[in-house]
Amino acid sequence: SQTCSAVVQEIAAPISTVWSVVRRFDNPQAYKHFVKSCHVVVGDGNVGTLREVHVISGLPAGRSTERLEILDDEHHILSFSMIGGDHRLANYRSVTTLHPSVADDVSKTVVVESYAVDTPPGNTKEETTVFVDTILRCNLQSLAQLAENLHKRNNQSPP
Ligand SMILES: O=C(Cc1cc(C2CC2)c(-n2cc(CNC(=O)c3cnc4ccccc4n3)nn2)c(C2CC2)c1)NC1(C(=O)O)CCCCC1
Repeated sequence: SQTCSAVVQEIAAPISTVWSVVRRFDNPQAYKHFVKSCHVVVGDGNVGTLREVHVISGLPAGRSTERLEILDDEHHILSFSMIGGDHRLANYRSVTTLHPSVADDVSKTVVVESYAVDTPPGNTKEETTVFVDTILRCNLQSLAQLAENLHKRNNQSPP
């Protein structure tokens, strides 16, 4: 059976700034700090591109091969699926969407990352949700920091 859930994060930066980071399928380590390295093994960054991700976790495992399924620059949608690797997240697939939000005339972005994954044998749906949601929350909090810093830099008056 599958476990599915979604994590939401508000970012105080324009959608274009956040999207410029999220859309880089070849560079997840820009904000995913559990990722030690990422190499594109097939493709040019568009749909069908395959990447090989190695994670820093102490576990001997922690490698995955991932396929870019959707990259929509107009609607700010990115989706990828796991097609291999040594981990226990069989058939993991996620969809990340960005939504513009304006508060007091300040442009903000709401990121929604949803996923579905096979519940690993020996774990409950609840444990699996806690495991994946926790990593996604870390990733999206670090994405917020990076995007907000980039936005500040973009808006500095030249010295
Ligand atoms: O951010 C990352 C990087 C990333 C990628 C990987 C694996 C290579 C795929 C890992 N990992 C996973 C494992 C081995 N444990 C499992 O498999 C696993 C699966 N069910 C579980 C269910 C309950 C309890 C423990 C579980 N334990 N060893 N390392 C990590 C963990 C935090 C160190 C982070 N990955 C995601 C992304 O958005 O890119 C977000 C999270 C989901 C996958 C996609």
